Amino acid sequence: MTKIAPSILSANFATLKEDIQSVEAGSDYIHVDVMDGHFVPNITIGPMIVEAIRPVTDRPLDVHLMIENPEQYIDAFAEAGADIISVHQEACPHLHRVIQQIQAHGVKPGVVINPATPVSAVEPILQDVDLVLVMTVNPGFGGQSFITSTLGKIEELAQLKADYGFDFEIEVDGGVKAETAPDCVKAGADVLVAGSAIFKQSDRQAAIESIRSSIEIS
Ligand SMILES: O=C(CO)[C@H](O)[C@H](O)COP(=O)(O)O
Ligand SMILES: [Fe+2]
Repeated sequence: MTKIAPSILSANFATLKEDIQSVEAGSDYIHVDVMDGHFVPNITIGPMIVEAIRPVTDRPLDVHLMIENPEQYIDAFAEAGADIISVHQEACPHLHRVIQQIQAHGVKPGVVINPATPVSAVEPILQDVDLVLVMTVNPGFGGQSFITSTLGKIEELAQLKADYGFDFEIEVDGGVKAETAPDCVKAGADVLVAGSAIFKQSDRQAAIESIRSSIEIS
């Protein structure tokens, strides 16, 4: 079954505990967007926040690092309680070493590709990761519009899984809502990240349900 990962980027940080608990039912991961003001033009969450939210939910914390030199911070995020740590291919000249660093903590490694990065850039690492995150917007902000041309890359990854028996999950992130989720799932997405489509709605459980029913009836 397709997983749903609400992104706390669109939560109210003054009431983060309650916001996380308001989306727990119906969600599979809690997606945590880490931005450094260098790799992307925005600054968000550090390991201290991950440590603070770890005890408030039993959902796996899916930490998306949008930072330069991620190898400098992986130990801190792992010790803070991350369950999955994903790094951008564009930020890692030594990608294989970074993946091994994540695995050494017993944390699941993921790799992320921006909309302009081809699947071929991560092909050599596909056997080593638990997650491939296809950015469906340019990273940095919530509430952007879904970039349709990324769907082909989801299909390509799904084909590689079928051809070679890889068992990574394909996650999509950016502009995912009831209108765009069905195309993602048809292309082969296993995990849907949604920020504004869930947290900016007054009834968050209804928002999750609306995404779920969109993929069930499509
Ligand atoms: O990584 C991200 C942005 O860089 C966020 O996870 C993503 O944008 C979620 O927000 P929304 O669903 O509102 O697009
Ligand atoms: Fe994200």
